[in-house]
Amino acid sequence: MGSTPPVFIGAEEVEKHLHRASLLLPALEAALANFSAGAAGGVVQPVRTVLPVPRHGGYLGVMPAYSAADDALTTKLVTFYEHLKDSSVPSHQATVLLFDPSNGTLKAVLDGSVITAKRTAAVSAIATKLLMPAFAEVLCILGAGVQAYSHYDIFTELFTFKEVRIWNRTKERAVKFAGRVRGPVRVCSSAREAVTGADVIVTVTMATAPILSADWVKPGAHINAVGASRPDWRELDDELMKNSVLFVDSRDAALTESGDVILSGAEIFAELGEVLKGTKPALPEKTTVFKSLGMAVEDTVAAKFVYDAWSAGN
Ligand SMILES: NC(=O)C1=CN([C@@H]2O[C@H](COP(=O)(O)OP(=O)(O)OC[C@H]3O[C@@H](n4cnc5c(N)ncnc54)[C@H](O)[C@@H]3O)[C@@H](O)[C@H]2O)C=CC1
Ligand SMILES: O=C(O)C1=NCCCC1
Repeated sequence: MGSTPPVFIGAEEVEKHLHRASLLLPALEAALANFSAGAAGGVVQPVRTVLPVPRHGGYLGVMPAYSAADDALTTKLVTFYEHLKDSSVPSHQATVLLFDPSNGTLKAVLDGSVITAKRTAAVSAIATKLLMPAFAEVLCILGAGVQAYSHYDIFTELFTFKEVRIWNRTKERAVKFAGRVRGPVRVCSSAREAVTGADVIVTVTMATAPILSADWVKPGAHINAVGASRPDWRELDDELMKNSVLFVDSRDAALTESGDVILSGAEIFAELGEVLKGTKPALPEKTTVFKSLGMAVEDTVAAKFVYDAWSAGN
């Protein structure tokens, strides 16, 4: 009598069960609040291990987490590469392993790329709901890769912007983006043009030096800073980091991994989970930055969501 082998849930199946990132909002809000509650919240999650692959300009991230509220145990393995020669290979690839927490049996191996795209955008949407100015009309996305699409989808589902703008380092990719998404998007020739007057800004690039300058940002705007996840990588300049109210997903991670936080010396005001719990205010009237690095527990609740939906249909 052998044990049941783990199931494999590929990208198409994950997409089918997680067709809208907004399906994750309740589980992610709870996970962020539980994470920021410390031991009482029941989230066990170390800062991820990131192993450099120097010869190839790549990184392997190992992201384990247990959530007592969900009784779910996972680890994500994610690779990300800076300068891939073959453009058909995505810069980020991920797999999530889901275990039975009662005995350690591996239950499922899930594609992690769709989960990563959707849970990251959903967390940015949670931050935006709390931190954006009252009458936000213009959304600006800097970067036109995988995360740009997932952010566009959930932001246009949840909020009503009068205008969406995109800028990318290579304009063709921005033009392609504007042609592929459902609503109208203005393609901008410079980051400055895209950002000027925007109420909500999303930075989703592989930049290693600042692409967003404080001078261009409208006072009171909200910025979701999603890229620059290495301690020496930047997306935002020092002035913007230091003159905004800074929110993070995890203080420990931000002080270990975020070049924007570490190198600017900006002070962290709160974790997003503290705002969700009501122990820190949101301050939407100020210029706010949510520095997102991505947390393993976000993958845990997303993988559980997909696995439960998959199990119900099988
Ligand atoms: N905070 C989080 O939870 C997560 C953050 N990320 C980060 O989000 C960012 C975007 O990820 P994806 O969309 O998957 O990547 P992608 O490779 O699909 O897209 C990256 C975009 O950045 C642009 N780009 C590349 N180098 C650049 C540079 N030096 N300056 C300006 N633009 C540049 C590319 O043209 C492309 O449009 C990455 O930094 C990634 O590490 C990704 C997953 C989760
Ligand atoms: O949370 C994640 O997943 C990632 N965050 C930063 C870059 C690699 C993937």
